This record gives sequence, C-alpha cells and structure tokens, in this order.
Amino acid sequence: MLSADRLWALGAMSGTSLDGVDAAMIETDGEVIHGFGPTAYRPYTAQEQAVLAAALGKWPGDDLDAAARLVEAAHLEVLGRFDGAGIVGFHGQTLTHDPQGRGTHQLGDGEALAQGLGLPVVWDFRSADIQLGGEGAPLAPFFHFACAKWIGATAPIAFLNLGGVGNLTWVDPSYARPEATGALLAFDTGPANAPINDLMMARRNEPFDRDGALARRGRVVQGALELFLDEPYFLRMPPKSLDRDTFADMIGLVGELGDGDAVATLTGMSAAAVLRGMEHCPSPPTRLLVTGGGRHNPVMMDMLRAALDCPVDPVEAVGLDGDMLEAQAFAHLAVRVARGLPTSCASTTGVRAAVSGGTISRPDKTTTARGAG
Ligand SMILES: Nc1ncnc2c1ncn2[C@@H]1O[C@H](COP(=O)(O)OP(=O)(O)OP(=O)(O)O)[C@@H](O)[C@H]1O
Ligand SMILES: CC(=O)N[C@H]1[C@@H]2OC[C@@H](O2)[C@@H](O)[C@@H]1O[C@H](C)C(=O)O
Repeated sequence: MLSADRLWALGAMSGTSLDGVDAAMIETDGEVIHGFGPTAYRPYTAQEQAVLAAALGKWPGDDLDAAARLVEAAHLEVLGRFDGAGIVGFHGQTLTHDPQGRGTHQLGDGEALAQGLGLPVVWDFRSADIQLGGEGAPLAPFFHFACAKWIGATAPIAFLNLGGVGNLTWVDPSYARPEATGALLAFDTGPANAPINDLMMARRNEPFDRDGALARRGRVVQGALELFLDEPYFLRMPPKSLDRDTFADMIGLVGELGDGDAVATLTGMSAAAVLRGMEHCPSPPTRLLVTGGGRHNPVMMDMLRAALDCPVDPVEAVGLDGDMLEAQAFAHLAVRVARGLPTSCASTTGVRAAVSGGTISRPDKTTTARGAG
C-alpha cells in the first residue's frame, strides 16, 4: 500500500478520438481535490493514428505489439515532461470494449511505464469491474463527484463528456462519498464525435467538423434521426457503456445525404442521444457542465441548450479544464486505487459491489492487482 496522504498525481488519457495523449497533474488524496497542476498534450502523428486505428477492435490478437510500443513511447515522452509526481494513473488506449463478451482492453503496458518513469503506475483500471459483473466504464464519475465538491455545488448537477463517445454523470453533492447509494448515476449516452470525425475523414479528408461549420450549413434529416433513435441501446436502463464503434453503422443512415446534411444529422444524433440520456437522471440537474472536445462544437451545444431546461455550459464556466478532465480523473483514480478506495459502484458501472480496480506496478518490478470490494 502506498501513502494514504494527499500527493501530486499524474494522469494520462488516450481517448477514443485517437487524437493524442492528454496528461495532467492534480493534488489529491483520492477523495478531496486539493489543487490542479500543469498539463501537457502529445498529439499522435497521422502515421501513429493509422496504426492505432488499424488496431481498434483487434484485441484479443497477437499483432498488437507495434501499436502497444507506440502508445507506451508517446506516454513516456509526455509524462517525462513532469516533475514532482508521486504516482501515475495510466489509462491506455481502448482497443476493444465488450463487457458482456470479449472484455475490455486498454493498450499499453503499465509495467514498462513504471520502469521508464521510475514511478508507481496504476493501470488496467477497468478489468476488475468487469470481472465483478460491471460495464467497466465510465470511470470518470468518481472524479466528477470530487469535482462537484471542488466547485461547491450544493444541488444535483450533471457532467457530460463529449469525446468520441459521450458519457453522462449525474451527481448529488449532498452525499459524503461517491459510492453511497443515490450519490451518482452514470453511463455512456451514445456516439458523440466519433461518427462525425469518421464521416469528415471519409468524405473530406479532414479530422473533424471544426466549430460545427459544416453542420451549420446542413439540416437534420428527421427520418434518419428517428431510425437512429430506434436503437435498443436507448431503451436500456443505465448503467451501460459503449465501444467507440458500436454505432458505426449510423454512418450508413446518412450515406445518401450531401455532406452538410449528413454532418448536421450525425451531430443531431449525438445530441439526441444525450437528451435521451438526460431522461434517466434521478432528478433534473440544476446545470449541465460539458467537457471533452464536443464542447467546442457550437452546433451540438446549441442543440442541447435548445432542448434542456437547465443551463448548459462548458466546464470552464466553473474553472475546470475540459481538455484535461479525463487525464485528471485517472490521476485521482490512481490515488484511490493506491488507497484501496473504490473506483466504481453499482450506479456508475452496474458492478455487483463497489470495487477498487486497477493494477499497481512499481519501478522495483512488484505488481499488485487490485479488485477487492
Ligand atoms: N473546435 C471544435 N469543433 C468541433 N469539434 C471539435 C472541436 N475541437 C474538438 N472537437 C471534437 O472533439 C474531439 C476530441 O474530443 P476529446 O479529446 O474529448 O475526445 P477523446 O478524449 O479522444 O474521447 P473519449 O472521451 O471518448 O475517450 C475531436 O476529435 C473533434 O471531433
Ligand atoms: C472503454 C472506454 O475507454 N470508454 C471510454 C470512452 O470514452 C468516453 C466513454 O467511452 C467512457 O465510457 C470512457 O472514458 C471515460 C474516461 C470514462 O471511463 O469515464
């Protein structure tokens, strides 16, 4: 067991958009956030992105070494820029997420990172949760709970991450601990930016619809939107989670449309998935705080604002950093794992009992797999 006291922790996230590695330091005891530190970003080159994209969904498989070494090297480079961290939370790059089938796999060896950085590294955050019947995702909600406390929220609020996939966390900050029954409800809402990015790349050789410029010129085609909303996923009660490409077929729904209408409709689908998700909140949140790259898309944000009664703001409105929240989350979770505190519970992943996931690898080569309830 590592020190139970607060410490500076370094977290890294390589998200489903495959754009690069976000890294951030926070001071935390795993319960209370004491401060936010420096951040860094290491984009993947186009060549690296192609290697990672080719590896998506290929786990389990035996041809993943080049992709794994690439992920480790990128992380070593960006994490090596920081000083003063006592522990590292390393998420890795999700290749496969299939909780009811193949399991979940985040590419990259935390043991290699521990040796390379000379620091304890917590990794493989999701497997223990799945072994106990959970979805293994989302895991940021326990950090969202700490963020709600940090910003002084006194009434229920919700955090929405608009990454490649969308995920929503409803938080009641009146509870003392995140695993308390009633404190949290979390789940993946649906696709967010991934289908938009894929369509932009396929049709225009551009990585994303910057500022929603193309969507703004198109219109949402209702028939395609309704077909999309017929997906059984939206009827499932949370907790529930998605792989990046679970909804890849939705691009077919807009296949006959011109570029503007196609992107507008995909943007409308992502927003509509969030709106469906909001109906699951135990009570209407007083505010929706949006993190992840989609908060930069004014078309998607306006669609949410038009349909919701509560204010919808980027997390910067409360002093948080929407590009780094997930990296900070895995720093915070690393400290929770080191302290044996839970990182998920029934209302965030559907796990049978609150569980402390993750494996701790130390530079002296000792490794501890957690997973105790
Ligand atoms: N200015 C912008 N206009 C429109 N979309 C944007 C803008 N900036 C970022 N995005 C979108 O946000 C995406 C990146 O979001 P983010 O970094 O949150 O994803 P991620 O962390 O990889 O995903 P996940 O949270 O699913 O793991 C980009 O690929 C793009 O689609
Ligand atoms: C399996 C996996 O990597 N899931 C990601 C993905 O990206 C967004 C959404 O889908 C969420 O479930 C999760 O990431 C965040 C960090 C989470 O675990 O909270």
